[in-house]
Amino acid sequence: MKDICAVSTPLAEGGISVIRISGENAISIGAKVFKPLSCKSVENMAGYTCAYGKIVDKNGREVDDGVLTVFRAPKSYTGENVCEISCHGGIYVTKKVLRLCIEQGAELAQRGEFTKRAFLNGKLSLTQAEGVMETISAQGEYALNSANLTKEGRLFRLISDMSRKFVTILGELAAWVDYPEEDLPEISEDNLRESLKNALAGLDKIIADHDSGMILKNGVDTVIAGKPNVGKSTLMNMLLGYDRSIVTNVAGTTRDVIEESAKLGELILKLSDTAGIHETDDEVEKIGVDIAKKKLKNAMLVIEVFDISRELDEEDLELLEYVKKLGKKVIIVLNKSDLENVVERSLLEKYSDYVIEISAKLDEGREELQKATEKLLGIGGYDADSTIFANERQIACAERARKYLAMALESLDMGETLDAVTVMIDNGANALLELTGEKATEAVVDEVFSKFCVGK
Ligand SMILES: Nc1nc2c(c(=O)[nH]1)N(C=O)[C@@H](CNc1ccc(C(=O)N[C@@H](CCC(=O)O)C(=O)O)cc1)CN2
Ligand SMILES: Nc1nc2c(ncn2[C@@H]2O[C@H](COP(=O)(O)OP(=O)(O)OP(=O)(O)O)[C@@H](O)[C@H]2O)c(=O)[nH]1
Ligand SMILES: [Mg+2]
Repeated sequence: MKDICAVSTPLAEGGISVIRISGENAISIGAKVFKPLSCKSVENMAGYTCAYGKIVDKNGREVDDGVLTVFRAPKSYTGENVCEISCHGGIYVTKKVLRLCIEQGAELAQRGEFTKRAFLNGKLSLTQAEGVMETISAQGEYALNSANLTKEGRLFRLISDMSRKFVTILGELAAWVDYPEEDLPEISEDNLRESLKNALAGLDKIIADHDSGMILKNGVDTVIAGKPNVGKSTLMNMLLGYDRSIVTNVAGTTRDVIEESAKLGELILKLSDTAGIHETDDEVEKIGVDIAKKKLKNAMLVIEVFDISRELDEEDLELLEYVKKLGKKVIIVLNKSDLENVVERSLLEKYSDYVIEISAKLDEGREELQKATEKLLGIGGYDADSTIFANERQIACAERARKYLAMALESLDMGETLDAVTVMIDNGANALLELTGEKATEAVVDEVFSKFCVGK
């Protein structure tokens, strides 16, 4: 396999940059561009050692001084010989060192090619490789924790155990279909049904955990919507803990969308404070209302705000209907609970199971809002150590497996032939094997690594 090289640190000015080379000749390529000060040859360096020295061009002219680290196959990230050169973190000098490596015979790596080689050399499973990716994109504690569970191989083991059971069953089914008269270990339908049920329950749990996990990991796109002057911006500020949005007693204060993330318990709400939605002739306000409606379409959660001291009017009802048609998760907030309540609650309760009273101005009702949100999103008793999928590819495989295994169970219950059941189980098991990468096509593998960055 050819030798590859890439800049593994971001191409931006920084303290140092790392240029990584992997392949059979990685160390001899390193030896050509790097001269240790101690004069000993890079070629003789042991694995996991480093040297300080000069980075030189073809003519022996110094380009920079730096540090070279040697990893000897199979003890490296890729499982191949690896050489890492760290130079000073300038953009030009980094590119120049990369060019020297290419001049000496290395080829520029494709996206994710180092990690792909680690996968092909059996250093990582496909899901573990995806865990590496998760680590890189993690933006918080939940995300990092989840990445570490994936990298450690928990998801791989879980799914792999499940698929192995089916592969065993498939073997037995095949033997039974081929030699029904022989005295083969009995596959009772009850056992089969039991195995299918167990696997389905297992998949159901991780698929259900996935949604909660993703919410905790990535946050929830949340729109604060309502008529002008009901206190949307005051609520935004209350949730943020500082004054971000302008608050006045003039209706139509907020015009553009104000976006900011706020923590509500363990939840990250990616909030959008929007212009008050109503009919208006004001050109600028109109645009704001259109943007607000667009935001609503993309939201996962909508906090609909009403003023408890004013009776609901036509515009309030129109908004309730509008959001209802979008089919979003809705929390109805009756704001200004410090004032006299003139709103008929039962009307609102038709639109959401979660109607709560708060006073955004006095910072009252935060706990109720948190409880309602957690319940609505189904993350109340979520265990942070649950295994969750790293990405859409994994969840799609799991859902496919669930579909086929459910069909297998159905066929069994309907008394169909074991042949038909076998086909379903086979499809289900294949989906699981694709998830772990044990039986993923080249196209699937390429797709996974194409999402990585160059140098990873
Ligand atoms: N400088 C540097 N830092 C880095 C990486 C790297 O490639 N280079 N990594 C890149 O992502 C991560 C670490 N990943 C690595 C994974 C395995 C091995 C390794 O040497 N594996 C041997 C372990 C043998 C042993 O048990 O001692 C092996 O698998 O055989 C090295 C780095 C993060 N930090
Ligand atoms: N009494 C009381 N007044 C509040 C409360 N929350 C907001 N207000 C007042 O209501 C008025 C409007 O508040 P905003 O937060 O600007 O309302 P908004 O919904 O963002 O209004 P627009 O941006 O115009 O759509 C201000 O005078 C606030 O001080 C509350 O809980 N109690
Ligand atoms: Mg506002």
